[in-house]
Amino acid sequence: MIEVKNVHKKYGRKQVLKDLSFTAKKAEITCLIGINGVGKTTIMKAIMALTPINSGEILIDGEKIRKDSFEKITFIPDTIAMLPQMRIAEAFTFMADFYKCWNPQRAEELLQFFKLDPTEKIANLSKGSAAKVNMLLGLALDVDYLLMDEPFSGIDMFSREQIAEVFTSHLIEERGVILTTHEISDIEHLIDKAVLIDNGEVIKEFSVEEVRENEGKSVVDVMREVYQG
Ligand SMILES: Nc1ncnc2c1ncn2[C@@H]1O[C@H](COP(=O)(O)OP(=O)(O)OP(=O)(O)O)[C@@H](O)[C@H]1O
Repeated sequence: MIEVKNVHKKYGRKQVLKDLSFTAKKAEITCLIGINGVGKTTIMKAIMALTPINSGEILIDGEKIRKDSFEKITFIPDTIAMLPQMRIAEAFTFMADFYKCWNPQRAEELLQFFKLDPTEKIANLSKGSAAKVNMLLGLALDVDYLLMDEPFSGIDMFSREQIAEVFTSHLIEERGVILTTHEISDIEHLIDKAVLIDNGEVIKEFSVEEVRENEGKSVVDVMREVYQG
């Protein structure tokens, strides 16, 4: 489980995260929801220790993040981090050299799943294909937790559907996923838990299934109630 406990974070004088707490379990998809600038990306960076926090604590399976935690948890940013002149196959070699937990079989399977050509250069990929390669590079790591920042950003409906399909497939397996998205209605049926954030604070954390069954409400219904009053 990932536990974010009473985290405060400032950029300069600006308070971005205020006493923010939530948990995300293994084998569940947790979605961080909020308008632009509420601090979603900052939370992911804080979990990965890519940005320091001012106070609070973040635990991964009960432990603070360490150097070797990167074999256990990975962050898939919203843009591809590979050099543009690389071909997809070369990106695979790079990942295999860098990470002990790179799983070449899963990478191959994902390549087929997304119908990508390994000889294609990163620079020449369409936005949708670049998003798929980006996701593939993270999913092919044998980690327990995947953090994904806006995996559906700026891509067409069919590519979105294909990416969403991955979440219900064995390619995710028993791993824990934390993702952010503005395309909530597209993936609402895939999410286990929603964490609504406003102004750097968690304003509601709920099980999507429980709310659907007990109150007959969708995530979008809850968002309307919470954000629009
Ligand atoms: N490196 C930085 N230095 C200063 N301020 C920053 C930095 N990174 C983010 N911020 C500010 O922190 C706040 C939260 O940013 P963050 O990117 O976490 O929001 P977000 O919820 O992910 O937004 P979006 O939905 O647009 O991606 C914003 O006001 C942003 O301008």
